[in-house]
Amino acid sequence: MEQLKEGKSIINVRDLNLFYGEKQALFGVDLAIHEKEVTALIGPSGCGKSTFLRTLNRMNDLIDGVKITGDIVINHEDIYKTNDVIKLRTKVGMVFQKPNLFPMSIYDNVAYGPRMQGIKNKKELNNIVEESLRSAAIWDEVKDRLKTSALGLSGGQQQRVCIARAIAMKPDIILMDEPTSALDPISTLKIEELITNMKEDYTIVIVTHNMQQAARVSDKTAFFLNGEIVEYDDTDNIFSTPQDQRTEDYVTGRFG
Ligand SMILES: Nc1ncnc2c1ncn2[C@@H]1O[C@H](COP(=O)(O)OP(=O)(O)OP(=O)(O)O)[C@@H](O)[C@H]1O
Repeated sequence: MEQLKEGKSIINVRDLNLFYGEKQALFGVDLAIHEKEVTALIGPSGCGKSTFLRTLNRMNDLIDGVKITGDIVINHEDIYKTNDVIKLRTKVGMVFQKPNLFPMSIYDNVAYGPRMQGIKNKKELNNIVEESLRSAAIWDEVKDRLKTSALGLSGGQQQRVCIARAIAMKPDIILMDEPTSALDPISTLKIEELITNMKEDYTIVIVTHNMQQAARVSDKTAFFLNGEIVEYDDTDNIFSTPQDQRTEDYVTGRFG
């Protein structure tokens, strides 16, 4: 099956189960996520998309009572066997549903991670901040106000600064959990364009409720239902010729 092929994959998930206490939220998930592609996770509310996304950089570790079995191998390393979770989260960055910038300047938000990594040289930091903001397609809008509060930006601009903040850590993979659901249509389109451009350099995994968005931005789509992956394939196939009736019902809006 496609979801078991490991060819040029950067993330390999095998038989992943996740429990919140007694309640099982993921059931035997197998998935090979390909490098420098956009993979969309779709499915009805509560089916486990966000839970799955958070397993990829061990964000669920922060929740009490979570138990995980199975393997997730990223770049040939089993991420649940490493003790260096900080390094993992550097390599696997995350952008959340609502922009979550710190109450500090735009510059300091983007420089925060590199500074934590020990980079102190002003010129080097300036370069990282500029490059990251350029990569996130927000440089021109903020270059004259880098020292002003990031919280003064619009929601869409803040989300692109969040993406710049993730990029500043030089990750391989960027996880996005419904990154446009709090944004207006124009800001949403800007982020979608940005995602399409970013896949030259990054592997992106995105949770979205918006079917058109999945169709527009992703190369592969995984359809989740009740904590399982029902179908995983090229996005075109998922939307035009799904193999499973449940996928067809979902993508044509018959349920969910
Ligand atoms: N911290 C938690 N503690 C206990 N149960 C949780 C927790 N987070 C999620 N769950 C449960 O796990 C299941 C999967 O939730 P999850 O948020 O992953 O789904 P989702 O597909 O991302 O949903 P949505 O699209 O609404 O965000 C749900 O039944 C949810 O109630």
